Parts: sequence; C-alpha cells; structure tokens
Amino acid sequence: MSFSLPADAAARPTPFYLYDLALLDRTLAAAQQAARPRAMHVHYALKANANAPILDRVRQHDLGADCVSGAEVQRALDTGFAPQDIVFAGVGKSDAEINRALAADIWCFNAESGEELVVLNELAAAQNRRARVALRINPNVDAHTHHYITTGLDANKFGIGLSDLAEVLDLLATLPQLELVGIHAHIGSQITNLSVFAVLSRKLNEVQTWLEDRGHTLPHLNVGGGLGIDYHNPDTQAVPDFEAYFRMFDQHLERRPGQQVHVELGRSLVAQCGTVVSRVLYVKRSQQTNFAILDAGMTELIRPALYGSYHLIQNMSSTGSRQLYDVVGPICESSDTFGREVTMPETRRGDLIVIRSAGAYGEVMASNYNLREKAEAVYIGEVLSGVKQKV
Ligand SMILES: Cc1ncc(COP(=O)(O)O)c(C=O)c1O
Ligand SMILES: N[C@@H](CCCC[NH3+])C(=O)O
Repeated sequence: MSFSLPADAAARPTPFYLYDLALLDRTLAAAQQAARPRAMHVHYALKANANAPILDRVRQHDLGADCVSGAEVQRALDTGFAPQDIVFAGVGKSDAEINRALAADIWCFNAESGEELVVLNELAAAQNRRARVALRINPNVDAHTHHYITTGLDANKFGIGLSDLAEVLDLLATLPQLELVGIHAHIGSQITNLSVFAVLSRKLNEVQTWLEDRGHTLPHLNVGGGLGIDYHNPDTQAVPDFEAYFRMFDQHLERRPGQQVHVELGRSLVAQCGTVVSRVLYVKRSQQTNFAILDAGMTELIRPALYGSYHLIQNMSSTGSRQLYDVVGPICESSDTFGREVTMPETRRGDLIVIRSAGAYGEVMASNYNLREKAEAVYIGEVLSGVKQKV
C-alpha cells in the first residue's frame, strides 16, 4: 500500500510527527504471533519511542517494558505496565534511578559491571529488599551494523567482558541482597543479517553451560533487541519479518525446561509507523545542486546527521518531472541534511515532504537546538479510549 497523508495534513502547522496506530497494531500483533508459540516474551525498548499513545498500544498487546533510565521506568509505571513486566538496563544507572526501580520492585536489573552490583546491593539493603539481577555480558559478537550502534564488542562500553565473568560471580556471592536470575546480551541495533543472532545464541549457550558448571541455573535468558527494518521500502516491508528473527533463537538457543526467554525490541516495533511531515521553505538553486530547504531539521530527526542514515524522502504535493535535490533542514550545521541527490518530482515552496520510517529514535532524540520548538505528534488510526490525540 502506498503512503498517503490524512486529509487535514495540509492545514496543520509543520513540521509534525505522524503516527499510524493501525500499522503499529499490525506490527505488535505480528511480533506477538511469532513470539508466543515459541514461548518467548517481548519487552518493548522505550528508548525507541516513549509517547503515551504508543506505550498504551504496546501494553494492550501484552508486551513488557525495557527501560534504560529512571524516567523510562517511571513512564512505564505511569502507563500501567506492571512492575513484574519491567526491566531496567543501562551502563550508568544513578543511585536515584536505582532507588526508584527498587521501590517499585521491578522484575529485573540488567547489571553491567561488578561496580554496579556493589551499589545495587547497598541500595537494596537500605530499602530492606532483594533485587533480581541479570548479568549483561559482552559476548564480543559483531552485529555487522553501523559502528555507532554496535554494542556487543570488547571495544564497547556495554556489559561484562567474558574474561571478567568469573570475578563478577565471586563478587556476586558476597552480595546477599542480589538474586541472579539470568543473563542478558544486546549486540547492536538495525541488524539485518540475522545470522549474527545464531552466533549470539551459541555464545550464550557457552556462557550458560559455564555458569551451570559453577552451580548457577538461570531461570531467564534475555537476548536483547536489534532487529532491523527496511528503510528503503517502508510500504512493501512495513512489518518486519519477526518469524525469521524468533526462529533464529528457537533454532540456536539451548533452552532449559521452563526457562524464560526475553527479547527487547525497539526499532522493529515502532519505526515504520512514524513519519516526519514537513514543508519546503525554499528551493535554492546553486552552481552544484538544488537544495530543498525544509522546515524540519536535525532537531526533529537526527539520524541522518548522526549516522548518515538513509530515510526515504517523498514529495507528497507534486507530480512534476523528476529532478535531483539535496534535502536539507534549516539548522546552522552542514550535517543538517536528510539526503543528497534525492530524486523528487519538481519541488516548490510550500510542498509537503515526508521523511519515512521515523517512528523509532526520531522524536526521542529531538533537541531544541537553535531554540526550536518541539514538533507536535499527530496520531491516525483508531486511538484507544482515554488517549489524547496529541502528546
Ligand atoms: C540494551 C538494549 N536493549 C534493547 C535495545 C533496543 O534495540 P532495537 O531498537 O535495535 O531493537 C537497545 C538499543 O539498541 C539496547 O541498547
Ligand atoms: N539511536 C540509534 C539506535 C541506538 C539504539 C540504542 N542502543 C538509531 O537511531 O539508530
């Protein structure tokens, strides 16, 4: 199905984020259809998009919440996620954040270092609680994705290196407020070569056996997130291939009877349902190129500037002859460029331009650089009762 804007789009101030909740529904349902028969639990990574109507949808489909800050834990609680469905990850959890999550008695802390375990133990003792922990290991598996969003290599700051695991286990044995419930790994994001998940599974199998040899049984394995989407074909590949993703773990992960497997997906669940809608302010013709200067910039969607990421850009107002444009924003940075040599129908001031696949790591990474105001979020598709149209 090709993309179209709602009838009132032209009357709205731009830029704005447009979310298709019907597509979000289909995507969440597809993820659950692939996960449930394999007895895998999907946690949604709030960092991808934490807007209330999105979270309401996620909760309605019975996913858990993967949080990476105290504010995300709070948002998950406020949205109605049960504490036992909330996991708190992150390489630098502050005392205040840990205390908040402890007080809520969330299901699990994904701990990333011995240093963090010591602090968690102290804070749990002060609250007279026991905290469940999963050790985030750094499996040194190359996710074959952009180096900025690779997280599971020895050079990355995340997780406990395999060579440090024995020492961390010895330490854990001295921390009475902590209960080891599992292991966790997350090797990166926007992963399209699914074979890396087989490599990750085999690594986790080795670690699991190694832990069992030392007397630790694990009720829980968390394999992280990272499933990529098709940024080039948001219409024909609107819903990612969750079957193929879950099948990889089904085939390669050695599960013990009754053991829970969690995944924490962000991008694959919400990216395709979000679109930046903007207007052309000027078409500036220079010696080398034509610039289509939009009223949206890196302040609304930073991914192209930060990672050189591709997003499909479409002119929704023109059917003229096709020409090449550098599509840029108004911010005083040369990296404020959404795409170079983009083929679009002849473009004029006032045309509506959409930047697709922006539902994940779009609005959440927005800034008010240049004192820009936050873009509005608009939702189409059936909105759950009690959910406001705009956030
Ligand atoms: C620990 C952790 N879990 C889950 C995610 C979600 O990843 P994705 O949006 O690629 O599914 C991330 C982000 O990469 C992460 O760092
Ligand atoms: N923000 C990144 C992904 C990082 C995921 C969080 N570990 C992106 O836009 O692709």
